[in-house]
Amino acid sequence: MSKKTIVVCDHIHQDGLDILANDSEIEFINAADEPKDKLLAEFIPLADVAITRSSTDVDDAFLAQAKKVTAVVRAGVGVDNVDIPGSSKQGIVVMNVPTANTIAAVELTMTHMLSCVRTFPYAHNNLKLDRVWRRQDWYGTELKDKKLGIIGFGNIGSRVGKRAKAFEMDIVAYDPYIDPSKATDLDIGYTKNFEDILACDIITIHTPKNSETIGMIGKDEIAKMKDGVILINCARGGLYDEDALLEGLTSGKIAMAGIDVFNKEPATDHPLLDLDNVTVTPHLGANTKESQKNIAIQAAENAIAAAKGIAYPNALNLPIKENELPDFVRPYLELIQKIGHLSAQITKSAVKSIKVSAAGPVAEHLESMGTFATVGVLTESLGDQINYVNAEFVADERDIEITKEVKPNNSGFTNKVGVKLTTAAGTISIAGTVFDDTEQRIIEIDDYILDVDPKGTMIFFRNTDTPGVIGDVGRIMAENGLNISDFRLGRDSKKQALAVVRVDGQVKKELLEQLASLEACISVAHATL
Ligand SMILES: NC(=O)C1=CN([C@@H]2O[C@H](COP(=O)(O)OP(=O)(O)OC[C@H]3O[C@@H](n4cnc5c(N)ncnc54)[C@H](O)[C@@H]3O)[C@@H](O)[C@H]2O)C=CC1
Ligand SMILES: O=C(O)CCC(=O)C(=O)O
Repeated sequence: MSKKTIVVCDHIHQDGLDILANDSEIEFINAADEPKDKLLAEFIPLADVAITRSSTDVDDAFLAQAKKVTAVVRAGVGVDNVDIPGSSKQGIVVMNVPTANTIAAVELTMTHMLSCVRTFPYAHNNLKLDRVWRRQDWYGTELKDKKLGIIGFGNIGSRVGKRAKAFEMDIVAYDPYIDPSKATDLDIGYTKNFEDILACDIITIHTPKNSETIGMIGKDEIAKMKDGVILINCARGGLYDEDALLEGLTSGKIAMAGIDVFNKEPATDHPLLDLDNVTVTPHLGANTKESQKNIAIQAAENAIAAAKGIAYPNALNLPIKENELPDFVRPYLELIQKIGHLSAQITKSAVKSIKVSAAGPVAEHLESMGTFATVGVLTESLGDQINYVNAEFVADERDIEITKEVKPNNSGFTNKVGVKLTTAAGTISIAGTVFDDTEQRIIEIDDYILDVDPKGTMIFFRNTDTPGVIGDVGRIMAENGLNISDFRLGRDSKKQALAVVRVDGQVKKELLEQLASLEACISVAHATL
């Protein structure tokens, strides 16, 4: 097998680089020191997997060069600089490393908070750079008893809360997407009313950057805040509207701001840097040795797993979250993909629509069923180009309608899944179930009730139900030197029958022609899974 290439686009810890260098099945290129135009022009086209940090945007320019790329590993949490829909269209799995830098970001937030209340960098510079000893100039305030508002109470926000508790602060969390007990169990207040946050002495934000959170704190919100409020942002530039922040800091409405992140980075020319009531750092939230080491190791291991096609840990655009999938569902996903693939092979014609159905508890996973069935159907025409990430995008581009339906569970089976495929040549419906947790079976093809193990090479022979047909089919197989390993028969009420014949060898065109020439034959097709 040829080696897979992993390109490291930004600086990561040496331990991660060592893991990549020591894997004999991986070709590894460290392009972290290359200028971005050279990275895109020369290295990204070689990559099977790319490791990025916040300095490399996965945007149109990146994706245009990422012809071979199957996965991008963002060595950090925030993926606001990764075009996830664009990546999905190209079949690129986007993964992040969600918790390895949590503590680093939490501690930097506390650093900014403490630095703001004690104007720490200004006192420090006054003594160190100006050699001035004027204790009367540097009176700060205390965190104790101050009201802290935390926007976004996830990994980082909640841990900031815990640390702020140790400083005896009075804390309130705003995060509509969590169970309030996540805050109240820590003896931290929880509010659904954003105004409660605006009434705080210190506000810190820890949400992702997205259309809902950009500019979440703007001019109007700042106007409602206490005079002398302190704002901290160690999440993403732009969550606080930067013009409004600037205005508030200049007018004195905002006493201090602790800022690690900017709308546009690097930000060496930003007007915030001219003010003397800000503490600033150049996006250092993740910059501790511990965090960088952990992130690099996890990013390298995950990139290798993805390059080898073994696993996609923390994938953000896959239809299923591996760790959340109940065991009983996996064989159904596999089965519905096989059913999709079978349907496309039997009909062998331009696909118009894919209708996916499920009955029983498995129907809770209908969305994933739809993706797996679509992969199965499109694999017939697109082979390796189709995967779980791009399947529905590709179907949409080809005007293939995908519908999903939960059916009443009246089949007698605990679960039943099915695909109705409509093509230019007609329609086929195939349904299946799983016995004993693992045994996949096709139980219906159109109106025929069957019991077929969907594997190997199969011939689907539909005929008028007259005597001698099975004998003729057997004879033709024997004449063509094909061994029959399984033979299943279904009959319908219209005096027609369907035989599904599993054979050991390859099905040749001549054999199919001979079967088609039998008088009783209505149709013949073959498929291999
Ligand atoms: N400065 C730096 O170097 C670093 C910055 N970050 C940033 O911090 C952010 C948060 O990281 P984590 O806590 O690990 O993520 P997380 O996913 O654990 O937490 C984010 C929280 O924000 C909440 N949220 C989402 N939309 C919201 C809204 N409209 N209002 C209120 N809450 C909302 C979510 O429910 C979630 O609980 C990341 O998205 C990343 O952008 C993360 C690590 C380092
Ligand atoms: O080190 C980085 O790339 C920035 C870390 C960060 O902002 C994140 O993980 O979201």
